[in-house]
Amino acid sequence: MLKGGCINPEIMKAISLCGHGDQILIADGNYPLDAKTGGAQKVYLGLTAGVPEVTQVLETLLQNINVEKAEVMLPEDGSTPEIFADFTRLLGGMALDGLDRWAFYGACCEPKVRLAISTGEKRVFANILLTVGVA
Ligand SMILES: C[C@@H]1O[C@H](O)[C@@H](O)[C@H](O)[C@@H]1O
Repeated sequence: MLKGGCINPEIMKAISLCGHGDQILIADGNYPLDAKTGGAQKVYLGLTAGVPEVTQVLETLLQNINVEKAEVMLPEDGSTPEIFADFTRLLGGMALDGLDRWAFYGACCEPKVRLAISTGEKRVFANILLTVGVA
């Protein structure tokens, strides 16, 4: 077993093949990953409802990649999902770019989305689309 960081072989292979500008989706458990991620490699991490959380996966990926942009799905009612504060904290204060639900789905179906990870996250609107930066 790898002694540190991510130990998932599918994720480690996929992120090692990512380059500057490629994108990675980390989705909550309600996101329709099979239908709304185009040709991205799909990894289903969900074990139980709540496990793992999107923030756990984000924290792990950040041990291996730099992120230059982060896009999130915005609720129609204009509210701010609680998890956005966690995203900002983990991303060192980076501003989150908001997309409405259908624009977010469209962005996640683009060819530059190379990896899509489904989680057990129970919080709604807890999706984040990362753009890989330069190491
Ligand atoms: C309405 C939204 O649909 C998305 O696909 C989900 O990922 C969100 O959590 C929310 O339920």
